[in-house]
Amino acid sequence: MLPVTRRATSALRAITFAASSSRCITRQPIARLSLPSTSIQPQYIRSFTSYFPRLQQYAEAETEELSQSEGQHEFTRFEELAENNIISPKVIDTLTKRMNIHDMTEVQKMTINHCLDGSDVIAQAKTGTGKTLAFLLPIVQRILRDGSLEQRTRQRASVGDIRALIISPTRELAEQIAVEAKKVVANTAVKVQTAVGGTQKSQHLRQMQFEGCHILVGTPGRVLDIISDRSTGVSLENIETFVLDEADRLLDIGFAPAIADIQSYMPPRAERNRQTLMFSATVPKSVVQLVRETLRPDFKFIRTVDPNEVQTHEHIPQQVVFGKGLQNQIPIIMEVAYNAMQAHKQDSKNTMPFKAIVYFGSTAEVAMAFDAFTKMRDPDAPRSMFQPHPLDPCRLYQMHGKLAQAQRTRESEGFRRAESAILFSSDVTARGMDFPNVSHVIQIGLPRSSDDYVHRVGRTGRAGKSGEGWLVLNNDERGDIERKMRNSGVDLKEADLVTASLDMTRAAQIPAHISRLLKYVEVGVKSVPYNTKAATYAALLGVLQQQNPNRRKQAQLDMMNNLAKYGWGMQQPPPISPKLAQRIGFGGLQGLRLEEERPREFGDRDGRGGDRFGGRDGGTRGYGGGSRDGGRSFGRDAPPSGKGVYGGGSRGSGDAFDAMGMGGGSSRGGPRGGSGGLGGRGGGRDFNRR
Ligand SMILES: Nc1ncnc2c1ncn2[C@@H]1O[C@H](COP(=O)(O)OP(=O)(O)OP(=O)(O)O)[C@@H](O)[C@H]1O
Repeated sequence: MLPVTRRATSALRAITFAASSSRCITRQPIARLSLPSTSIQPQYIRSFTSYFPRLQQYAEAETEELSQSEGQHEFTRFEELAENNIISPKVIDTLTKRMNIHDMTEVQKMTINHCLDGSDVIAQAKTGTGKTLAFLLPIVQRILRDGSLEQRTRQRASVGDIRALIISPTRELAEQIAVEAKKVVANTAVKVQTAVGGTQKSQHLRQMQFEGCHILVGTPGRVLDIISDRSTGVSLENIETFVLDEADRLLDIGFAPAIADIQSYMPPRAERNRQTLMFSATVPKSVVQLVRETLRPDFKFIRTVDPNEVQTHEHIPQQVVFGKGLQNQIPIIMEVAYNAMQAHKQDSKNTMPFKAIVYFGSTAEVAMAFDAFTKMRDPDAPRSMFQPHPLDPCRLYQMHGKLAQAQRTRESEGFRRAESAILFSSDVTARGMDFPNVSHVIQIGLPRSSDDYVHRVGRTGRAGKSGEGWLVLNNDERGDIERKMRNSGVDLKEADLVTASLDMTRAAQIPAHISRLLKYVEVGVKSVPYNTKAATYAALLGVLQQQNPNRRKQAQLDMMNNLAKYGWGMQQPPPISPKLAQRIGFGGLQGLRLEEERPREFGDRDGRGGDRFGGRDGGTRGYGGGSRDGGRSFGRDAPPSGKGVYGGGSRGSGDAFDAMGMGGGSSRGGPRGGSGGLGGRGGGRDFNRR
């Protein structure tokens, strides 16, 4: 008989109270595997104790053992779950010997027992704390308790014997959960399959029919598609566990009807007991209200994070940097990357290789930044297809919903494996994705909500590792971010970067290494096709309107036009469709160009527009252009002093990039005596797939 402690039991009462009153409490994580909650009806316990005799023992033990001293028989290691017949030794062996996972995290300690006893559970725990295993282990254990499974699976694979269905909001997350589940069941007869959009449905179905399926992991649309097609034979008649991972996101982005439809293919609960589990790092009260009807009235709301405490990890320093304009954003990313790579170079033992995810508010921005970064290189080095990328050995990837699924998979896998890399991403990777060793998360622009901020930051500092969060905003967004984060407890420290405070609209003196960074940026941005810039311009107008509804529209447009002119080197801002102008209420603003007005002189390679950076010699003066005395501003003449403008000391200064191996010599006169100039259009060689 296992004794439990008073604290464990009373804590469970608190959780039960929280669930039944919908008040968000349960302050402290309870670090022990403990009794089933007293709120479970005796009837209900009995039905489960036929499967789990130990639970009956716990129930009997409850009153008599309350006085046992604290800390006794507290399970903290997975091995103990096998030793005590709670989880199959086959599974625990895999965990400990193959996956090298031994100690349970708080959320695992707190939820495994409740999930095993059949309760409906909403679990909230910080990002990267092992929620996936927390729901996978009980699922697998429930399946394994059916001793005949192995024999039946050997005889005939079936798609009519699905015991658990796990729904996730994105394809990548579903695939990732399936990979983790396959690892966990490697030593058993349990079969895991996926059903995700964007992939060959028939191929997956054939595989499922051939191998059988006990755990199905998928996205709502594809799962519904498969189960509603009776001819597939896929059935949820035997379902025991239904999991909504990132439950709040699933409901937030309008999957609720699909999820309700999926549930309609499951037997009514009165006929067949079914457990529902919902896991996320953020569970707004509204979601608890929304899912009440889906869950049994005695569901457990388990939080290992106090709603009044910070929802991000203390070990992830989070900094906000306010840029002078939108045109400062790419230089800021570059400076963060440079600083981090330098730090790692100087102290590789104590700093991680630079591996970052950069989040943007729109697909167009992701595509544009990726394009600009892949095309960056040293303008002064001899032109050669073997010229290393300025950020070498950091590789570049992108991820957003407009990529074909095969490319999404390639990008995601490439980033996963890379030691040093940048992933430019939309919010498709913001939740649940477990890329190893991400050292930095850089968010560009105001996040939609503090929850979105928390999930994005959570891609770093996972499983106790270190990491940094960066938020890049505009100077006038201080009030907005304060308001957004007010109740999240997130502690953002303001940081200063040279590229943030730089006024890109005028000449300035700057350190040599920053000058060099800006030259790389210029080369990259210059090589981005006009159409991409125009699409990004239009998309950003919409995004900014949403993010900053209080900013004056004229100010918004002026910011955008500065970005086009000083950030992207365009002679004029690209025209937008009158329809878009009307939709966002920009009609009649000064400086707005509508599509009909497009002048012919714009023609560049695709005949659509000119480029302020001009051709080989930097056109109307760009960020540097290889001037002896340093660069030139984006559109202003160099000051008479002849001091470097965005390029001080570039001449043969042998700046830090050389030391880093981040490119050749500096501008003219540098070690390699580069010829300057980038060959205009030809300079746009795609250095992708780095
Ligand atoms: N007990 C454990 N000990 C060490 N590592 C663990 C443990 N449990 C899980 N992990 C590892 O921690 C990482 C994060 O786990 P997981 O992706 O499940 O986190 P999560 O809580 O679901 O995060 P998110 O909120 O971002 O979805 C994974 O690489 C996983 O293998």
